[in-house]
Amino acid sequence: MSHDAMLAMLADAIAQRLLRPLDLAFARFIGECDPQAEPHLLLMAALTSRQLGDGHPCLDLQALDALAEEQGWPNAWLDLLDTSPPPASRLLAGADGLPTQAPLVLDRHRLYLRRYWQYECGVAQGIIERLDKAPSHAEDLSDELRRLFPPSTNATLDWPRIACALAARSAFSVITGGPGTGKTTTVVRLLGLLQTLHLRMQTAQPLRMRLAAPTGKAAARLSASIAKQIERLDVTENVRATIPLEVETLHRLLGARPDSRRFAHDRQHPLHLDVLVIDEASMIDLEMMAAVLETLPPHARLILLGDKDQLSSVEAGAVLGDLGRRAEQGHYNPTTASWLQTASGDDVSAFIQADAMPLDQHIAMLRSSHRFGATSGIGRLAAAVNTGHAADVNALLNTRSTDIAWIPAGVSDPSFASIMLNGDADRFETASSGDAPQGFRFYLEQLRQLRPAMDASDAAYRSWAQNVLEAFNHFQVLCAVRHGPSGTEKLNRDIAAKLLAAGWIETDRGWYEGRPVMMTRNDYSLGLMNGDVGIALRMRGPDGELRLYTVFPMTRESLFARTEDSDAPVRCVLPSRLPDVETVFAMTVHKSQGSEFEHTALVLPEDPSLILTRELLYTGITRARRWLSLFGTQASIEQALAQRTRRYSGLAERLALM
Ligand SMILES: Nc1ncnc2c1ncn2[C@@H]1O[C@H](COP(=O)(O)OP(=O)(O)OP(=O)(O)O)[C@@H](O)[C@H]1O
Repeated sequence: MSHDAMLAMLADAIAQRLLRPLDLAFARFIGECDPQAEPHLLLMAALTSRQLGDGHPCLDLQALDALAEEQGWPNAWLDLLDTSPPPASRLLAGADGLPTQAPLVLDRHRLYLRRYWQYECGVAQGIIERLDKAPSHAEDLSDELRRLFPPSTNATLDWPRIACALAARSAFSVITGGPGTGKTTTVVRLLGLLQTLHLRMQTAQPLRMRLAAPTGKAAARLSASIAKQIERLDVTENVRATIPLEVETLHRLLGARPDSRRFAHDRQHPLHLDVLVIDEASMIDLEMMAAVLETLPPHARLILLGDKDQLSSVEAGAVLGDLGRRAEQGHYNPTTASWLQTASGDDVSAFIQADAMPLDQHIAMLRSSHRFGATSGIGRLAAAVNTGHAADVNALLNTRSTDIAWIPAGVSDPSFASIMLNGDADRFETASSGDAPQGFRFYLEQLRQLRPAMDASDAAYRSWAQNVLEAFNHFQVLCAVRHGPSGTEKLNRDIAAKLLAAGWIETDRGWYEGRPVMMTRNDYSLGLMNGDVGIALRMRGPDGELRLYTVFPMTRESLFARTEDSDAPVRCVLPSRLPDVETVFAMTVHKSQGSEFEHTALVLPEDPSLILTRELLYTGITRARRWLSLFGTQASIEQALAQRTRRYSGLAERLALM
């Protein structure tokens, strides 16, 4: 087969949506650089590029059959790939990365674009270097650990204390756990412990500690949660004052620059810090993690917090998932177990495994949720989904409960309208607390009822806007998909039409008061990040006139943009300055990562979809703090339970081998 014939075949595949134009362009580039290259190297190049679109940093040559099935490849591709190993070419480097100019790298059975191979090697190297740093002595930590985590009468292991001890032991650690399992509480105590011990040494300079999260929303949530925890922390005022309250986005931390992939900080310009905590680490993709590790000074500690069972990052890689694969069983070695016994008094001998690896010694999983008590339907449903037990999931959904309503007919059921508008408390067993789930009427009512008088002060308008934004957070519709009858695009149109018909909004086209919008890209000049949510409200302009602005919560990012009064609780942007937003009565589960809502309506597609996986269902369910309305047929739920999100990556193997 000639290059031209191969490229023509790949061009056909674009029409069938099997490849992206970008993938073909890369194959063509390979062909142009090496006219002697075997044609099937062009196919491999296109497929390696295509994998990135599905979140896989590499083309796993041992998983071709599974990929072919998932991605619907024609048999001819498999025949070409199966029969021949990757052909030698000066464009294909080996596992040593040589020749350095080659754009493709074959490392064991994985084919990478060089850039992603470098990211993966960089992440593995950065982590391994930190594992080797001299561990703290157990005796040094013991008193502080016992003070910060007083012994409980409960016979079960104190996982937060174990996690804190392991994180204090070395320069790299992962604390994973579901919602409300105490990750923030643990890390605040950890920061208190590290600083207390540090300040006891003669070097009186306090540790420089910084906190970050992948999105503005996640950063704001962690900020609020840290503030509460610090108040209760049992440390000296000196120490308390050094624990940061501000959480910044990773982009801001690294010094993102508009229109550039490069950050202001890199290996030559490292971050000035001693301890870095990153929350919602499941959302960090491989490229971002490589950038973080590259910019960390060699002595600095890195602590990752997150839920390993959530959906992976939108971009390629599944770093937290790869790191946390073995967390459930602990996989500690006898040295760690004995170290923990001395440091924290915890006996993890039941979690010793013969195949323990160095990385396992740095990972702890928190196991009991303080948010969802033992009787919480949402907590139990999330756990059952995680294990994939369809019978348990069915039993929970079929039992009337205080916090879950299941609507098996999906969004075509008339109840969608009443749940979306009012929350429909009758669908839930009445809880003793007496308060009830809300729908969109709640924030629209606040918008109307609390609206300040025409001549009210700017401060009154801003405080009203803040209330409306907070009220909007009570309820959110989440969809698995964007397109189709149960996708965000249609539901956003339907919901707006219903709110218009019910008289809650003045139009459902263009900009109208009450329109909730989400940023679809980062805008550094405005200090608004992809995923930030604002609401259009009539606010007072600088000339004193009332006009429609989009109001966003004030975040640390907005302060950097320095466009407004930094003490204001909200910031106002003219809609004309926001070309990249979409209406967000309904958002995808992917976009909802890092956010939580009191009441979540989770909508599953009726038709089989590859997107519908166990991780997606789990992530959607756990966005609900108190009430979950689940719209989905039994078949769609079972499909989600049966399908796993799989990311082909060499990171776990690389960490095990290094
Ligand atoms: N050991 C504990 N005993 C009782 N309550 C606790 C304990 N640890 C944490 N909590 C409470 O449980 C709630 C959740 O804790 P925390 O915010 O630390 O969890 P998280 O895992 O960070 O949650 P999120 O899923 O929101 O990230 C908080 O209100 C916290 O005060």
